[in-house]
Amino acid sequence: MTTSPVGEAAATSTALLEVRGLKKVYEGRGRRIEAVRDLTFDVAAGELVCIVGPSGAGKTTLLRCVAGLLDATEGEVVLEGRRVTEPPPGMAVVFQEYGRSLFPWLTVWQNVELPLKEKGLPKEKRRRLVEESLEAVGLLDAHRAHPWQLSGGMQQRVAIARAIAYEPHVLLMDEPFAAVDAQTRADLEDLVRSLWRRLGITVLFVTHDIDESVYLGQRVIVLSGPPTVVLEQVTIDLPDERDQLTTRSLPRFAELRSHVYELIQQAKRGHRPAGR
Ligand SMILES: Nc1ncnc2c1ncn2[C@@H]1O[C@H](COP(=O)(O)OP(=O)(O)OP(=O)(O)O)[C@@H](O)[C@H]1O
Repeated sequence: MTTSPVGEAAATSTALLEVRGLKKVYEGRGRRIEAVRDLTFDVAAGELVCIVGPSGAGKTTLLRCVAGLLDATEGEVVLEGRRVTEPPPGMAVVFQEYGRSLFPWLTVWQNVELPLKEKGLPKEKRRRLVEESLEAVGLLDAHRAHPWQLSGGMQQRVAIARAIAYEPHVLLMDEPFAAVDAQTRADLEDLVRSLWRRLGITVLFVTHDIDESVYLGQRVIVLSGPPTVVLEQVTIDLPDERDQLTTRSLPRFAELRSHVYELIQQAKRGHRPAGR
């Protein structure tokens, strides 16, 4: 393990996802909120990047722009060389509100299968993908249940299964575990890391939990307070093989956690990069 000082990440060379000068201003009823001022960063193919920032820093706004669900006021998002102007086919999103994202009248199986039908996949391929993804999240046995018959953690697993069954190149996650208990959260964190390692997908994960960002990420992008810019990008040089007990008790984990914590404190105090 490296003992280098905590430092800024170098720019990635083979970007799958590029966010360039992204600005978002909400306007309406005489109010003007500059949620995001100027965000620029890259995510390489196969990378797992976490975004943290103080409350109201525009994390959800950023993710919705990246997902093509919201138009930027200025700047652009480029995925695999194409400018994102609507939800791109190679992207899947998991939101915090799993209760609202699953259809209560459909079974677990049907919920996972629905986007695959919309994608126009043949029946046999749909069956294989649904089965594999439910197996991966440990819910194959519950495939006949309806979402309301499941615990919050299980519902979130269904949402994750639905996202990976879609075979996305990029998986966006917006505080996906904020509403589950600590033990379930730890299990779901490990699930995301194991799926990421096994499937080779690119993951952009928004959280306000500093420990979670350091435990999960290869890199943590820390946002300033509003109007938002990137405060710092921190390389998480922890071993790839991570587990809740060992990794979280490493001295390096504590160093990185303290560093990100300090950055968030600075962000809350209004600190910004020079000249921004
Ligand atoms: N649809 C909207 N219309 C007007 N203002 C909005 C809208 N959505 C978000 N905002 C404002 O934009 C700013 C950033 O909000 P956003 O939800 O993106 O931040 P966040 O970092 O995800 O917050 P949190 O960590 O509290 O979830 C806030 O001031 C919020 O009130």
